[in-house]
Amino acid sequence: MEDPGSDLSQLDKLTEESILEAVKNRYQEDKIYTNVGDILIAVNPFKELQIYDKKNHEKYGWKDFRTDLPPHVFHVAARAYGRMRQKQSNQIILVCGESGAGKTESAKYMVQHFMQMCPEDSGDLHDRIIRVNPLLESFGNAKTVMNDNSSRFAKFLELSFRNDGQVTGASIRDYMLEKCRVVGRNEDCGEGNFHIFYGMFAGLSQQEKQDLFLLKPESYGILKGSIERLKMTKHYENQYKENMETLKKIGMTEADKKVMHCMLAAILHLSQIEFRETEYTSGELDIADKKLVDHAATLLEVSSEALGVALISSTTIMAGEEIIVYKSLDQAKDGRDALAKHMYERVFGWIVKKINTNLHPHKSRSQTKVAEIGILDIAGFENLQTNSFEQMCINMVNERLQYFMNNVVLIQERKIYESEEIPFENVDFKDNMNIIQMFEISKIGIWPSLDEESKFQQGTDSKFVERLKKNFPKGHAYNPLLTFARGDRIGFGVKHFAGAVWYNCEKFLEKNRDTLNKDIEDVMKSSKDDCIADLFSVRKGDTGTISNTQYNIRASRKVPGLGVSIRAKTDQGGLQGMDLGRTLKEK
Ligand SMILES: Nc1ncnc2c1ncn2[C@@H]1O[C@H](COP(=O)(O)OP(=O)(O)OP(=O)(O)O)[C@@H](O)[C@H]1O
Repeated sequence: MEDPGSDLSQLDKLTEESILEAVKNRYQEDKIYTNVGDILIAVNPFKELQIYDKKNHEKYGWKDFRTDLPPHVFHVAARAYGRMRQKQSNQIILVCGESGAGKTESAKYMVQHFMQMCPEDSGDLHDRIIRVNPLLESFGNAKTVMNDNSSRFAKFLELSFRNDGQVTGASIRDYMLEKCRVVGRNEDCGEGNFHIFYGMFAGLSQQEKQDLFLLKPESYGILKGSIERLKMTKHYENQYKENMETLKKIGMTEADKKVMHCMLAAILHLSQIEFRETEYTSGELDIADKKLVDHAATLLEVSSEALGVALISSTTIMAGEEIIVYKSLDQAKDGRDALAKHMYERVFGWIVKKINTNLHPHKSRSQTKVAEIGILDIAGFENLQTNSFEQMCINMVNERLQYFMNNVVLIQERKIYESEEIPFENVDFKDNMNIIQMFEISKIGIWPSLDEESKFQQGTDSKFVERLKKNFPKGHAYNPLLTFARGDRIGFGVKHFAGAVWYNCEKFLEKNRDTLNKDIEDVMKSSKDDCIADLFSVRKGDTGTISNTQYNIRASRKVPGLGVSIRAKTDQGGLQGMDLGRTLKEK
């Protein structure tokens, strides 16, 4: 044994204190990895360790898999790869942990190790698979309080292998892109917008910026509060260059890239639009700076007039007649922000779709697919200063994952012991099924209640909370898992497995509905640019993004659905809550 004490399941006394003590002692010796049976605990070193070099790739091979080696993230990858090859069965690796724990880095190291274990690549597939990660990070990551490069989306990467162990392709399913970040984030704490916006300013030439009507980055409200990001020009310039190369490698044409830039620039212009009430006619709105609408419309190839009208008014049918209703100031701002968010989401989904089309495993008779290895990199449990709809979605997914872990690690293990009549000590654990049920239980659960309230035009966030109070009154089995405020606060608390979280329900209904005003959507669909019109015509798939759709105008394949208990709104108006536990067990 090269590293005694590296498996916590061998500890004499297994308590929270003894586990923490052991992990801490190892960490102080730069041993960031520790095993607990099949599970690897990784502690972020926040410094470069020389443990991911060629020597380590060779040491942690799959053929001569040695159980006595020190724990390592390569070891996890080697075990999955070896099992996949020997048993020809699908494997899955779950990467969980709080923000900044090192999930994405760990996932990247594992992908690198898979590529090292594969037979040599005659083309450039290995390179493309490794390259898409930084590309996705530019579009889906941002600086947060916890992490300068925080993933603001969850991803499930599936690698397909043929029988000689060569990788034949990959596909990515993205979930829960935090698109509200485009228009708002915690500016006081220096949080940033998605990296690509800074990349654009650093990487585009003066002429290109001029063609996109772009001014200095500081002029844009959505980049406010992240001045230090704007100063990182060299970093972002390099990142941008690399992104453009990768986009080319995954099949984005120059024309595609131009459309992408136009959409990103249009988001910047749109977000600057302010509304004011007209001086003479009460209730009517006007746009303060029409030039911004013109810029956005030119870039999106839509009518500036139609876009302006759709931003300040909406069409409704009354007694069979079409009438135009002016929006209130708040409605107009919400509509503007919704358009910016939807545009960003569609750009992101388009890129993921391009990646999937490009990395799609090509089958031929000599290249039969054997099995897949999946890596799920998903945000860990969150309890922030203010917790909103996004935190509730993330925490619910983590409840599911916890349930899955309980089930696999404890319940199934116990069954094996019982069937083999081996004596064992019963381990006490918190079964969190009741929390999951409280969210999902038909009609009265938190999700069904939110969906129900969202159906009504007159529905409000506070009515949703009232509905919950009514559904789970004192005496109800799930009532002890909830807390409600006495005062004016619109929210409720949930006692999650990992701790109590207070959810501020402001904008819950809006986020759950996730709709774009039809008039605005129609303007986007009318774009003279086929690609933009397509992006707004494509329906979202089962993960709630266009990256996973069967309605496929430009890209060419449907990615089969992974069931995840994630709120994924489809354009058909249905919300899908799927069962992660069930799907993972099938793997
Ligand atoms: N093994 C490692 N070696 C060196 N540095 C690391 C390692 N893992 C993580 N880091 C550092 O920590 C930072 C945060 O890691 P990472 O982005 O992987 O966290 P995360 O858990 O994915 O966070 P989030 O949930 O916010 O996306 C990285 O940018 C890197 O600087």
